[in-house]
Amino acid sequence: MNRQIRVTVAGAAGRMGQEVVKMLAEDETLVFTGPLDTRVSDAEIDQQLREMKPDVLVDFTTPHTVYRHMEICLRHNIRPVVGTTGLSSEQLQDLTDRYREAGLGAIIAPNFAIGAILCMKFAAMAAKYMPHVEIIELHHDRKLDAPSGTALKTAEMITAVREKHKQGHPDEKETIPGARGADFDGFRIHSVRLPGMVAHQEVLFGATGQTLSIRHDSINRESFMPGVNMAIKAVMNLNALLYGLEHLID
Ligand SMILES: NC(=O)C1=CN([C@@H]2O[C@H](COP(=O)(O)OP(=O)(O)OC[C@H]3O[C@@H](n4cnc5c(N)ncnc54)[C@H](OP(=O)(O)O)[C@@H]3O)[C@@H](O)[C@H]2O)C=CC1
Ligand SMILES: O=C(O)C1=N[C@H](C(=O)O)C[C@H](O)C1
Repeated sequence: MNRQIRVTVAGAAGRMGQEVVKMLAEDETLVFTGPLDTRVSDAEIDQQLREMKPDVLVDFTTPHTVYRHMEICLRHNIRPVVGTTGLSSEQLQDLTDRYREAGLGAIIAPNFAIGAILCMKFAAMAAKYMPHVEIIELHHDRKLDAPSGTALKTAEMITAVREKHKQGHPDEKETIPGARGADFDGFRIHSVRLPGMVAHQEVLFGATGQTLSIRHDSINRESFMPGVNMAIKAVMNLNALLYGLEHLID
């Protein structure tokens, strides 16, 4: 048997972190070395990592902490698997460059659920033929970032193939600011936050006399675990940062 992969988790007590710890316990090829707490001095972080000797850090924390966690990984030669959303495009570019220079594997995936990846891919397929599109993402009301990382990634994939144009009436006027949602390259993203929701997204297309809706629903957080498991194993064979799980399933 190959050597087991040693995994530490930042955010282990959170909604996603708890699921990750359960998933690690169920896979005998993975070892949970313990949680990583970064709300301490650099010396104490270094001490935790020296003791745990992880190969991989799984990060489900907050948009405010994840960039620093990826820097810690670079310093310690640990491969990050990041689900935390809310990194800016500048931060993402900077990390991509630094991981490439270091020759270190890393995965940042805005969504680990296979259905969400398919939703993004189907939306990009449709946008080529139906360029009038709006994204509605719906999440629980504890979510910090808006729009969701999934909606942003979907919008990027749509933009890569969609004939660029500004949608809606040219003289459109919002009587309440924000009524039309956020503008992304000429089309709109709408964010709903409600208790009772987990993670949902609908991509709506319109054309003369017809509409198309592509919808994905994560009804619990177990839905993300096969993707996290796959990413932990895949990151061991990478030597640069990969953004989006779709690159692993083609
Ligand atoms: N890519 C994907 O498939 C998915 C991504 N997500 C993303 O994952 C992230 C986490 O989501 P969720 O689990 O719901 O959030 P939670 O708020 O439930 O969990 C976040 C956890 O991070 C902890 N934390 C915050 N700062 C630190 C730190 N410096 N060191 C260690 N732990 C820290 C928090 O601790 P405390 O409570 O003590 O503050 C908390 O336990 C979000 O960005 C969300 O968007 C969520 C679902 C799927
Ligand atoms: O905060 C969440 O819950 C989720 N965040 C990710 C995102 O921002 O897209 C993934 C999933 O939608 C759940």
